[in-house]
This record gives sequence, structure tokens and C-alpha cells, in this order.
Amino acid sequence: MAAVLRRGASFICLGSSQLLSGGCKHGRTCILPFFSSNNRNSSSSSKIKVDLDSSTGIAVVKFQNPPVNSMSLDFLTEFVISLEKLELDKSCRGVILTSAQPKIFSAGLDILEMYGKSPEHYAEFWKSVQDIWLKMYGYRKMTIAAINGFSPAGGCLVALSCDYRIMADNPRYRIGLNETQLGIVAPFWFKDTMVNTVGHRTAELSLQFGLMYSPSDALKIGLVDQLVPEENVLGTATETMTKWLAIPDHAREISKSMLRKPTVDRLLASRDADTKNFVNFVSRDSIQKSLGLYLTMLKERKE
Ligand SMILES: CCC/C=C/C(=O)SCCNC(=O)CCNC(=O)[C@H](O)C(C)(C)COP(=O)([O-])OP(=O)([O-])OC[C@H]1O[C@@H](n2cnc3c(N)ncnc32)[C@H](O)[C@@H]1OP(=O)([O-])[O-]
Repeated sequence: MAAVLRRGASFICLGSSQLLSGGCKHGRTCILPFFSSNNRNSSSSSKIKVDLDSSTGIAVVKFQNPPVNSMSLDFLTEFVISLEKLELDKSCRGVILTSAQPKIFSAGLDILEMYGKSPEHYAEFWKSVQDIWLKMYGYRKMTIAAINGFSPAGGCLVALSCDYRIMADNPRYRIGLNETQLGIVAPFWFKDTMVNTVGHRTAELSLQFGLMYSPSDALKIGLVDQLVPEENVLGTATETMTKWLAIPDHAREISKSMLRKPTVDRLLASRDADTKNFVNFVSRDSIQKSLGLYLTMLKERKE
């Protein structure tokens, strides 16, 4: 299956052989990363850096969207293309996600993409958020989140969509789905991802309060799997990936698919309705007001 992705005037065709996910079928722009044919293949689009070691099969994908790795439309587009490219690359067996920014894994969705824009823009943005989740939650290859900093909302979702989460044991950091604190609501597939990870009761408390957990609390509820000193996050992720890669790929992939496909299928069955729902919700005056106040609060906190 081929997907055509576009932004502005550039069109690029991608092959697609996803086991579970929906892929980029919505006609947005994509810049393909470049991989060389040596053992260590590096590529760097402007917001995503990919380093694939084909001798180990491990790729490190680094977010580099300063100051806080917020997930703008451009960021999400580059991210999904990088993952798609790695999924199709036979020399890649596992992907580690981490941040090039100190202290921040990702500040979540870029609030500016949801504030003061047109309904068409909100719809395009939301489809790109759906795309990244569909790609990640149904990803055929092994994924580890090496969480080296704050990880609210969309940042937490990306981590939750990986197969394993290792977080820096720094008591200042926080992770969680804090959407209600912004006056917005995590959609059902964010909720499903949380429930699948921490269980129903914990998700009830977590989502309604918009709780942000310290690393030790996140470990207690199973939101992350392991804490390590900050400087060891990437090294531990690489060691852990090597252990997982001892499992035959096809057996691990089928097991993952069995567990995750029903959740992925729920969104695939209702993507358009979910997009409409988001656009109607975010366009409301009351929601725009909440987001505006939150942005002001973020700015004033600095002063
Ligand atoms: C229904 C939809 C579901 C929604 C899901 C989501 O993910 S919703 C998202 C939920 N996410 C959150 O609630 C996280 C909100 N962010 C934070 O809590 C903190 O920024 C931090 C703890 C991540 C980093 O603290 P720090 O002291 O290191 O950094 P700082 O605070 O000084 O920020 C630096 C600059 O970045 C700006 N900016 C920040 N985040 C965003 C953003 N998401 N977007 C856009 N911009 C953002 C900030 O305004 C400031 O701009 P300025 O003034 O330079 O023009």
C-alpha cells in the first residue's frame, strides 16, 4: 500500500506495511529522513534526529524542537515519517524515543495549534495527532520511551504508546495526562491507552484530576516501568532493548498485536467522528478562553 503525503507543494510516496496502524492517509506534508548505508545511519530532519545502528538493529529517535519539544503539526509530521521509515527498514528492530532537550521529554501537544486557528486547521492538526498515536500504538517494532524530563499530556501519551518506559529518577520531573487542568478533555483513545497501562480505577483518578506524577509515584502506579539516574536513561534503554530483541520478532509482534489491536481498531472505526468532535470542542469560546488563560499562565510563570 502506498501513502501519498504532502505539505505545500511537495509530494512524497511512501510504501506502507503496517500491521495495525492507520498510517498517514490524510494528505499532509512529509519530509523523508535520509539514511546512509553504513552501520550507523543518521538522519536529521529539523525536529527529529534519527540514529540507527544497523549492527544492533536499534534506532534512537531524539526530539529536538526547542524550547520544550511541543508537538506542533510540523513536529508530528516529521515524527510519523521517521517512524514509518524505520518500520520499513529491515535493519531496524527496535526504536528508543528520547529528547535532545535538557529536562523535557515533551511538553505535549503544541497548544498554539489549538488556539485561535480555523476549524480546518484544528481538523488537520487533530488528524496528525491521531496518526502519531495509530503509528506508535500499533508499531510493529519494539519501542522504548527513555523519558529524560517532564512529560505532560501528549508527551505522556507518546511514552504510554511505547512497549516499555524508563524514566529519569529526578524528583522534579512530572508525567501524566493533565488535560483537565487546561480545561480540555483527553479523547477516548488517550483514556484507553492509560487504562490499558495502569488499570481502570487509577485512570479514573488520574484523568479526572489531571494528575501529574513524580517519577516514584509514576513507578508505583505502573505508568513507568523503571527509574534510573538521569545520566543512565539512554544507556539503560539500550541495554533493555537488547534484552527484548532476544525474543523472536514475529512472536513478540503478534503478541503485541493481539493485545493492542482492539484499542487501535476503535479509533480506526471512528476517526472522522473523533476529528469532528475535537474540532467542535476546541472551537468553543469557553475552551478557547481556557487555553488562552493557560498560555498566559505559562508566560507569567516565567516572569
Ligand atoms: C484535547 C487535546 C489533548 C491535549 C493534549 C496536550 O498535550 S495539551 C498540552 C499540555 N501540556 C502542558 O500542559 C505543558 C505545559 N508546559 C509546561 O508545563 C512547562 O512548559 C514545562 C514543565 C514542560 C517546561 O517548563 P519550562 O519552565 O522549562 O518552560 P516554560 O514553561 O518557560 O516554556 C517555554 C516556552 O514554551 C511554551 N510552551 C510550554 N508548553 C507548551 C505547549 N504545550 N504548547 C505550546 N507552547 C508551550 C511556553 O509558553 C513558553 O513560551 P514563551 O513564553 O517562551 O513564548
